Amino acid sequence: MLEVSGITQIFGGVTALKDVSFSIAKESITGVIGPNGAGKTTLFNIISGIYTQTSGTVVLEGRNISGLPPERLAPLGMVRTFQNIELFSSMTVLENVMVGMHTKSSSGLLACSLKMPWTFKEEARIRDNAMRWLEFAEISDLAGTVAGNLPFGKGRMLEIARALAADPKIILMDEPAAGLNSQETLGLADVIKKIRDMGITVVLVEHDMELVMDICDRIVVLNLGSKLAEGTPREIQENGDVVAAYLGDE
Ligand SMILES: Nc1ncnc2c1ncn2[C@@H]1O[C@H](COP(=O)(O)OP(=O)(O)OP(=O)(O)O)[C@@H](O)[C@H]1O
Repeated sequence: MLEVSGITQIFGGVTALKDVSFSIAKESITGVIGPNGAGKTTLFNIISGIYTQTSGTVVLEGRNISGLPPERLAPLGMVRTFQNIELFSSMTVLENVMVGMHTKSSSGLLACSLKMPWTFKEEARIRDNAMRWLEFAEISDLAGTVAGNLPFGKGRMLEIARALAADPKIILMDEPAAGLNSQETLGLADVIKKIRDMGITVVLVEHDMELVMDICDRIVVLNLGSKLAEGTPREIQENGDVVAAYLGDE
């Protein structure tokens, strides 16, 4: 599904990533973990088109996507969420998801906002679809709430619903559990597993080890810019190098 090959990233004199390679299988959940400064965010920014790597390639379903910006990746089926949630705070929860879907609507955003007659049917279809994603993310009861008034945890679920509304094949999540309480984290785990079970590939950078070990099929461990280990949660937990890298971070 996704092949990361020989990624190196140098910022000025700092080597943030050094020859990192791994592959991600379709319809799996992969966690990217590692101590602070390991290079996780840099790797995510490269895969999602925010940075262009110094060298190496990223291939999505056989297509070299290296250097493509995020807006070119979404139509190819790759979306991402951010650690700092970015919502339209004065719009309702439902409208936030609908806006994400207008990129795919045949009527276009301008015609819809002018309420042209031919757009009503399209609008109703988009609204129904958006509502389904809110139900999926378990926040449909908040559809009419202004997004800026949402509690943090619900905002995170809205960001996920909005990303899914773009109909991705693969979703990258940057620290989805950051700022969530333990109850919310359990809800998030269920939603991420449901995303995988509906055939969407999930890649997440995450510090919450309990969550990572619970939901991931595979884990890639970075340390000091290099890949330290790769395997199932059990293999990673039993890997002495990984334990040592984390202890060194304490
Ligand atoms: N834009 C940048 N310019 C210069 N150096 C950078 C830049 N972004 C990251 N770095 C450096 O690259 C290294 C990897 O940083 P990165 O943020 O990718 O790590 P991380 O694993 O995401 O860390 P954390 O868990 O703390 O978020 C660090 O040494 C960091 O200081």
